[in-house]
Amino acid sequence: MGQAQRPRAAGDRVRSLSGARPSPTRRVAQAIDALRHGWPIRVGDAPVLLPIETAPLPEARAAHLLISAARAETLRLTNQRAAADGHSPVLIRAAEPLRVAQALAVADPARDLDAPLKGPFRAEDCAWPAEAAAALELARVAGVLPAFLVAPAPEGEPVAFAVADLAAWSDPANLHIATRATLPVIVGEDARIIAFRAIDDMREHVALVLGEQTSDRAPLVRLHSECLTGDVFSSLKCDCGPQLDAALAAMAVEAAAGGWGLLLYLRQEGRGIGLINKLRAYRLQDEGLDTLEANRSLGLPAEARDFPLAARMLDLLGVDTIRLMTNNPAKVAALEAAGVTVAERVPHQLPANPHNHRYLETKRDRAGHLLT
Ligand SMILES: Nc1nc2c(ncn2[C@@H]2O[C@H](COP(=O)(O)OP(=O)(O)OP(=O)(O)O)[C@@H](O)[C@H]2O)c(=O)[nH]1
Ligand SMILES: [Zn+2]
Repeated sequence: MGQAQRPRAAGDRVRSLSGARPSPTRRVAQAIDALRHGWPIRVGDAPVLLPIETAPLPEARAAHLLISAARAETLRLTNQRAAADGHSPVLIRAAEPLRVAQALAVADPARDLDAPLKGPFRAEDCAWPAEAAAALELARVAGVLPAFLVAPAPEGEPVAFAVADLAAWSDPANLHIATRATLPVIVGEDARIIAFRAIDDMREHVALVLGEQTSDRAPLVRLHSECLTGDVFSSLKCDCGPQLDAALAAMAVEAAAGGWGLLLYLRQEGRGIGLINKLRAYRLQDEGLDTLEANRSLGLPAEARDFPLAARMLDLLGVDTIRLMTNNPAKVAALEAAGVTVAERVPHQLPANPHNHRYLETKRDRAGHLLT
């Protein structure tokens, strides 16, 4: 591998025009923005990376591509052992430099059927695994395909961040309450809504409270992850819509009985892979993959939600013990690991329909959900 592939000594040479150093969270926000625009990024001292999905530079070329092990496995470009951890980065070397349009066939499984790969390709060890993993993680956060041209020509003007910046950006302590208001809703006319903001993160999470908040009674809580298709269009492909309605109804019953209910609406669409990647996963499901295989084929984790963020919301609301409506033991474990006491798991199973039948079976059989 050439000199450009090797990281130089760790160091952070990021400077803004004024000469001041941007904060770690700001560097990550700018890098997320860059991926959405298709601008290149530089992680630490690793080579410049150009996001293949969004790159507006059709002339850019590179002989190396960065993808995840899961995607490489789907393309049969790596062995089973390397792919065991789907998150780990894999460098792919093409026989000759590829243009963005050619690289898209590697990045996007929707093209698996109609665009033959311009091989041969070879999987190579990556000399900068932490930087590569951070880039893949950032692509997931930005909601773009986790695939990059490595050291593209032309290089463009990369936006720089450091590996450690990601932890600073996702620190739950960045979250604070932005405002509160009353919000009469069908299940409770005296409901209240509380909105949260996080430093250098555009996602606005909210909490809905039904009933009087008391410290002597653990609230009935639902963590609802955003699902545009289920929440707005009542999609039959998942169980999100009915679960949301049933959670609000149960909270109202709780409030009427002198208790209180709390719904956290988390802006972590598609279990954290974003709307467009979730819809790509749906397209793969149309072709026969299940919900977990589809994420893997995209090179994305099956589960990428940030539950410490939900724990922080509870903390900001003064809640340390909850009764949680869920069928997912991993949610309970994640909240407990983040310091929340889950006094009770309240089952939250809704009737299946012909369209979400297989989805629910996959959750039960492959993701450990407590469904009958
Ligand atoms: N990536 C992906 N996300 C999906 C799919 N179907 C639904 N989702 C997302 O899954 C999330 C909903 O999961 P939840 O119902 O909150 O949680 P859960 O893990 O199923 O556990 P419960 O609390 O038992 O419902 C939402 O963000 C949906 O957008 C899918 O096929 N692929
Ligand atoms: Zn859904």
